[in-house]
Amino acid sequence: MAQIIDGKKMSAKILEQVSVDVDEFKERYGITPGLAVVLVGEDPASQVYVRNKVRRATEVGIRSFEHRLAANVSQEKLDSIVDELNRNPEVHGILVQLPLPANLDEDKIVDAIDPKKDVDGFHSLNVAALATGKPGLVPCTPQGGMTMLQETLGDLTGKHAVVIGRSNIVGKPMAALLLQANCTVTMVHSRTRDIAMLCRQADIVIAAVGSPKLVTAEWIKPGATVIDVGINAISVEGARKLVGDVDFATVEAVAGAITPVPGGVGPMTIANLMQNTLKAARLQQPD
Ligand SMILES: NC(=O)C1=CN([C@@H]2O[C@H](COP(=O)(O)OP(=O)(O)OC[C@H]3O[C@@H](n4cnc5c(N)ncnc54)[C@H](OP(=O)(O)O)[C@@H]3O)[C@@H](O)[C@H]2O)C=CC1
Ligand SMILES: Nc1nc(=O)c2c([nH]1)NC[C@@H]1CN(c3ccc(C(=O)N[C@@H](CCC(=O)O)C(=O)O)cc3)C=[N+]21
Repeated sequence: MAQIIDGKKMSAKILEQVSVDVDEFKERYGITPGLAVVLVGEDPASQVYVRNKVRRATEVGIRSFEHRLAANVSQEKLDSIVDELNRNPEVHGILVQLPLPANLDEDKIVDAIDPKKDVDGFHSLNVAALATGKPGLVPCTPQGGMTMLQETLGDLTGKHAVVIGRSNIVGKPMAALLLQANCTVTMVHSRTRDIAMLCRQADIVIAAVGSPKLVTAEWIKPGATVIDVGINAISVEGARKLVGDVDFATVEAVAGAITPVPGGVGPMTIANLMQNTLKAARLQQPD
């Protein structure tokens, strides 16, 4: 039976520290860190995440600004909102919830955010910083996965990590962080031949696909550590249930350690978002 890596507990510890650091920041600068969340459209899952983010922000003493826009909002309108947030000195972090409706240019919006306020770490300059090992704002979900790995395994040097999925928001930055931590990294995706064979060689498997229960016990080397990033809503006997990309029930029997869904990477993402907001607020102070 695998060790369950408790993202709820781990994220609570991070949030406690952020709360202390926010108090210190307020005392030093006389400023309250602020996070703006922009949500376009009515996607129910996105609304849940945004609500969670706002709640956590309040808990750690970060002020939040919510912008809810209709799904048919124009690119110009969205651009002008981002521009306004860039110039608002009370806003230190800006998150535009993705994906955006198809008529909007996601890359353009992300690159319109002031890189110092880019708490998602999606701006081209922050992507370049991560790729070249320079300081910058690091994407929250991959950072959450790394913390879980390091707390569970300690030093990751020499470990073989297989990352399933190559998106800009999870897979690629995850691979960059693992590489930085001296792992040997294999990236697999929808065009990869024999994913199961590659995964079976891994000491660490990161699943970031968006396909319910794709990863089964046959893919996992006994004792390996499994980080399940997937968040998939499925219907079980008419009730909505969240499952990951990993078939938890079978994989738990072979893995050495595994993250659950819910209660795994999700809460870590939100904790890191708060940490990034404070980091961004510091970056914007003169000294
Ligand atoms: N816990 C959290 O905080 C977060 C969770 N998520 C969740 O993580 C999951 C991934 O998100 P995201 O990266 O944005 O998703 P994307 O849809 O952007 O990317 C999915 C990736 O998986 C690959 N893929 C699809 N099907 C297969 C397959 N059968 N075998 C191997 N690879 C496959 C795709 O390959 P290709 O490139 O070839 O198309 C792609 O690279 C989702 O469930 C999402 O909800 C996302 C963000 C935060
Ligand atoms: N610009 C941008 N940044 C993001 O970071 C971003 C995004 N867009 N779009 C959507 C994805 C998804 N995401 C999650 C965050 C927290 C949970 C989370 O806390 N999940 C809880 C369960 C929540 C529930 O019950 O639905 C858990 O796993 O325990 C999940 C998913 C951030 N994302």
